[in-house]
Amino acid sequence: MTDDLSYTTLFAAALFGGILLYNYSSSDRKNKLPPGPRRLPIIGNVHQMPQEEPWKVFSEWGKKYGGIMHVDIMGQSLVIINSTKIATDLLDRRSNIYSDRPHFVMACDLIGYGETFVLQPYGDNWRKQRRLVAHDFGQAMAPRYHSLQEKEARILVRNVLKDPSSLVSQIKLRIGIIIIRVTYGYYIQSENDPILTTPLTAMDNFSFSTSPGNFLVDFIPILRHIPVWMPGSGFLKTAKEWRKIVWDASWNPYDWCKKNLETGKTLMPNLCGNFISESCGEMTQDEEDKLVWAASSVMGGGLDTNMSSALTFYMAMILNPRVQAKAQAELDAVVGKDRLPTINDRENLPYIRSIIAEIFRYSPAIPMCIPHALSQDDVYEGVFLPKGALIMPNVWHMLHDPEVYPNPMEFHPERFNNDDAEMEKVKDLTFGFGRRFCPGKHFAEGTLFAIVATTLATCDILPGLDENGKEVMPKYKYTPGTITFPEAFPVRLRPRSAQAQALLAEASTAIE
Ligand code: HEM
Repeated sequence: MTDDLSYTTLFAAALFGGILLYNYSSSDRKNKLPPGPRRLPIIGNVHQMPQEEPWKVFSEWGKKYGGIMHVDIMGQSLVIINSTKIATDLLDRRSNIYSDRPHFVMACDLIGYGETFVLQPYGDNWRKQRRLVAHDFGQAMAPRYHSLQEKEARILVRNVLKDPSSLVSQIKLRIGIIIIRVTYGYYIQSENDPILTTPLTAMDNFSFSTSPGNFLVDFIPILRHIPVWMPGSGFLKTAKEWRKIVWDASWNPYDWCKKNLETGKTLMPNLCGNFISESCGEMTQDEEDKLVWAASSVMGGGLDTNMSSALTFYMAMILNPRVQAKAQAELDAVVGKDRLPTINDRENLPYIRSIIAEIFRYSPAIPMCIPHALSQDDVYEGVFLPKGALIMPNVWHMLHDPEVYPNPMEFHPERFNNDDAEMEKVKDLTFGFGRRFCPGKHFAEGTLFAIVATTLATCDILPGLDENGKEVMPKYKYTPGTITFPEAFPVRLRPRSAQAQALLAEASTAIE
């Protein structure tokens, strides 16, 4: 919870304002809710909500309460699901009522993320925006962008070889270049380019403001009307600043794309450029708004998630030299040493595919998914699930269940036995559920494959060194928020050969 509005303020607001949204009756209905930690009057379980790596805490809670748990935040029901079966029974099989999104007052109304289809309620506006994106990023269209993904992966590895301390900034830049190029036809100039830095900030803010429990106003909506001079109103100032960031992140690249279609600077094909061209200047304001916010969702959806998975890759490789060596042997045997791997080689590289599936399993970038919301009362195996409940599938737990994935904390690509159906089971969880399933999955896999295969074909990935020249091993520790990243760790890349380095240099200077 943010400092500016503490739990004490919450009590005061709730008690003195007479705005108790919470009905703490012990009716039969409430008795049939899924089990969960004991609630206190008014605040429910607020005081027990974990601040760090909540997916691990909920995983522990599951041992006591089972595969489906109920948590109460100021009267708002949170249903946390640890069981894959229950998650698929509800979110996939009953997707007609489990595809809504929670209405975050802070994120949606006050900051403005409500315009993006990621947070749109399940309905017509969401459907139209999603259709725009699903077409452009579906499996059939994904190959259009392979050469771009490969080229940026080559430049990424070349640059990190030169300066290993640039790993994080290079990953941000190269993944940013890819997603902004395919969304708006704009090629980012540098890591300080506002067309990149503004969306990155918007994504940090998205991740924070959509983690349930970070803003009290989400649970006491009337607080949005408190005067700005009152103590505890700091969130209103934050919302105003963050709103401008979302707006700029969404409209500036779109306006650039539109304007430069005429000058010819807009690189085609790209999501917005395609639609603007096809509409021949006849787009209504409503259609244009939908396109802008759909594009903004794509950019947001494709930035931090892919970055997180790429960083997990480097971390896992430092910790597992055996896996690296095996992957390099596969690449040498299948691709050879005279060229770099391409995304088309993927079908002949089962061990690299297994590494990618294992990245998604070991550390899903969105470990608790993006919360869904239940649009009508439901009953599942005798437990009552109330309309409006936030449904939070604990994907991290499902992918670390030792019954399904023995020794889950080990990075062990062999666990899939080269079986793509087993790998898909992981992706079916990492990329979400039902009608909200990630529309960027194929595209994301292409980017990650290009980075993984290029790095392993050309370099050994080694631990970074501290000031005394001692190796520093990364720790398996992730940042809080809806989208999570491994905590910073140093890395070194060592070229596997002069030939590998020459191939990288050659590929990264080729014109797109
Ligand atoms: C490693 C990469 C990625 C991961 C792990 C990932 C994961 C997810 C997850 C878990 C969701 C929520 C699904 C749900 O609510 O059930 C989601 C939604 C979404 N993703 Fe991705 N994603 C990735 C990359 C991408 C890319 C590259 C794009 C864009 C091309 C994208 C665009 C979106 C959009 C627009 C949504 C919202 C869907 C909706 O609400 O209907 N994602 N993603």
